[in-house]
Amino acid sequence: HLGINRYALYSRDDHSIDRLLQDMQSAPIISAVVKPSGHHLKLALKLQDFGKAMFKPMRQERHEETPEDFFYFVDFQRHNAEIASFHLDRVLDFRRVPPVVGRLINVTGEILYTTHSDDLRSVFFTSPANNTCFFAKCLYVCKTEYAVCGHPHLLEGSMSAYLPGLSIAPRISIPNPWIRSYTFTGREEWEVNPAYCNTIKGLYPYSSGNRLLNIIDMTIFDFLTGNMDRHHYEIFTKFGDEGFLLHLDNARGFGRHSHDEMSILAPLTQCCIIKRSTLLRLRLLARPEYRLSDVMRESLGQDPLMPILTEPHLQALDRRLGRVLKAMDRCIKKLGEAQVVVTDFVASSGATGRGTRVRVGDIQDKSEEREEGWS
Ligand SMILES: Nc1ncnc2c1ncn2[C@@H]1O[C@H](COP(=O)(O)OP(=O)(O)OP(=O)(O)O)[C@@H](O)[C@H]1O
Ligand SMILES: [Mn+2]
Repeated sequence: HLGINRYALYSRDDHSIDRLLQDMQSAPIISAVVKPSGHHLKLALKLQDFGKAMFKPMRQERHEETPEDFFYFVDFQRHNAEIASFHLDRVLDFRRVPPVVGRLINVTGEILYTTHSDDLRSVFFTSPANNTCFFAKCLYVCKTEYAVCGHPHLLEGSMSAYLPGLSIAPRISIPNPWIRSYTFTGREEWEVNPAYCNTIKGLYPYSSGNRLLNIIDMTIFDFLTGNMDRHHYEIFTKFGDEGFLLHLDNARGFGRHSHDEMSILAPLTQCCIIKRSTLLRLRLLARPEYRLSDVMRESLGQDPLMPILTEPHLQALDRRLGRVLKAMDRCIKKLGEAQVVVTDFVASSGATGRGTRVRVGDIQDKSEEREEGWS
């Protein structure tokens, strides 16, 4: 936590990350609670050294593709997508995803017998096949919720290192300007207005500094994984408007390897700007000796639950990277490199006099959220 700065969650040569991954996958679990937020069953686990991790259970086999008639907002959460996204984020040199590792958990011995939470204990049951299962009492949209089961006790999942508590490091959650309509028929302005980026560029906090460039980084990251569910992003308030964007919640990536969802790239194709450092990194990862799929295969090979991604998903990364670079080429051809490729900190363009699109009411101050108690 002490290594977090305004640019990233950890530094490139931080040796404690490997230790952290190792601890999260092997340290004894001393307590568990259901993390109350949201649609999906996830647990907050406390480890013997008082470290905390968020556990997302396996919901989908690695070889399964999301059915093409599924809307993104009813798609499964994938524990392997959380793991692969951490590795991809690190390979891209962003370092904006908290470290994630896979872990095989004995739900009986490590959760049922360790939890001090009656709520959690009360939702355990034995299935007809004699597997130990549990479900969550969810807050809303309960039809997407169902039980997860061990085989008969063991369950795969992802362990995501906890960020510092909200009282020490407050964060706010901000709606993505390219948010999707979470209805069957709705259309958002960015989908119908090709000049949408000009509007955004005029509005605080996208009108100055590197916030828009950070959004573009997030866009590229999400396009590579195929994640259409980036409705909000979070930032630490400590670093002000120039702080990096946290890439939390990547569980809806890697759903379909056979499809590239070009609409995810809209911020990039509409704004035609990119950080120089990002573009250089992407070009490096397109070279045969540093091919993205090869680097990812090697990186993911370190995870105890390997293979994390099937070969078709790794190949899709190369194909999508090619598509990002092609889109950049088109932008450069149209507008010239000087306008498209930006050094990482753009000079402030000054006050615009226009109001903000992000209304204060939309911004959820995370520090007001109840911190999960361990008492
Ligand atoms: N590693 C982490 N450490 C601390 N808090 C986290 C971490 N990852 C996520 N969170 C917080 O928990 C919330 C829920 O996590 P996440 O979005 O991954 O799960 P979800 O099942 O999609 O839940 P929701 O429906 O609430 O979005 C996030 O909005 C974020 O504020
Ligand atoms: Mn979420």
